[in-house]
Amino acid sequence: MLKIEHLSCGYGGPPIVKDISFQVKEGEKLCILGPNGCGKTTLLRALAGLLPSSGTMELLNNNLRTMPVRQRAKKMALMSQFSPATFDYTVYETVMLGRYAHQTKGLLSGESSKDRHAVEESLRLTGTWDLREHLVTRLSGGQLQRVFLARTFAQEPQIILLDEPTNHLDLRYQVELIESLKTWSCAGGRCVVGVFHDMNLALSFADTLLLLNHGQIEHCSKLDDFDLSLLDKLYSMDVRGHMVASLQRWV
Ligand SMILES: Nc1ncnc2c1ncn2[C@@H]1O[C@H](COP(=O)(O)OP(=O)(O)OP(=O)(O)O)[C@@H](O)[C@H]1O
Repeated sequence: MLKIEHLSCGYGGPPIVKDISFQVKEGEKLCILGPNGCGKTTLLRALAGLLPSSGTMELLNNNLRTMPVRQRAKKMALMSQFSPATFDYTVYETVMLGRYAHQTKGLLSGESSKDRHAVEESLRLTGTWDLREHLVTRLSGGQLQRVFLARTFAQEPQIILLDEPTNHLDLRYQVELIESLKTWSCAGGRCVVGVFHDMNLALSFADTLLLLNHGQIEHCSKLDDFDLSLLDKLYSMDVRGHMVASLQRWV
C-alpha cells in the first residue's frame, strides 16, 4: 500500500535519513523504533511531505511527491507529539477541522451530512463523544490528545502517521488509544506507521518493527519473526533484561 524506495531527507545539510526502502501493506501497523536523534520524526515528516526528500514515495501506486496538498490530506494524516490547543473551539468543531480537505465551501461553513457522520464516528471511536460541547482550551492534556486522534480519524485518511501519540496519556487511555487505532486499521484500505518510545506499547501495537539507527534501517521484520535481542544492540543495553526485571515488581 505504501512503497518507499531509496528515500533520503534532512534539513538542508547532510541527509538525516539515508537511502531507506520499506513497504507497508494494507491493514499493517508498522512501528519505527530507534534511539534519540536517529531520525524517526524526520522520516515521518518527510513521509507527510513536510520536508524535502529524494527517492520514491507511493501510496496505492500514486506518487505522493507530486500529489496536490489537499489530495494528500485526504489520504494521509500526521498526528504529532503534543500540540497545545490555541483557539476556543469546542471539541466538535476541532474534530470537524479534520474534514477540511473534504469540504468544498470553506472551513466550518459547508459541512455535509457525510462530514457530520465522520466526526460523530470519530468522537465515539475515541471516547470523546461526551466532551463534544467542551472547549478544547479547558481540556486536560490526555483529553486533548484523544481529541486530536478523533480529528485524525475524521480526516478519513488511508494512512495515519503517528509520532509518539501516547505521551500525555495515562495508562488506561494509552491502552484505549492503541485499541482504537487497531480497530481503525482493521477496516479495508488502511495502514498505520507509528513511532513509540514505550517498548511495551510498541510491541502490543505493531505487527511489523522497523529499527532505525543513524538514519538507516538496521532491521525490518514481522513481530512474529523478530529477534528481541536486536534491540540490545540498537539501544546499547540489555532491553529484555530491563523489561523483565521491571515487570517482576508487579508479580
Ligand atoms: N529542524 C531541524 N533542523 C535541523 N536539524 C534537525 C531539525 N530537527 C531535527 N534535526 C536533527 O535531525 C536528527 C534527527 O532528529 P529526529 O527528531 O528525527 O530524531 P528522533 O529519532 O525522532 O529523536 P527522538 O527520539 O529524540 O524524538 C537530529 O540530529 C536532530 O538534531
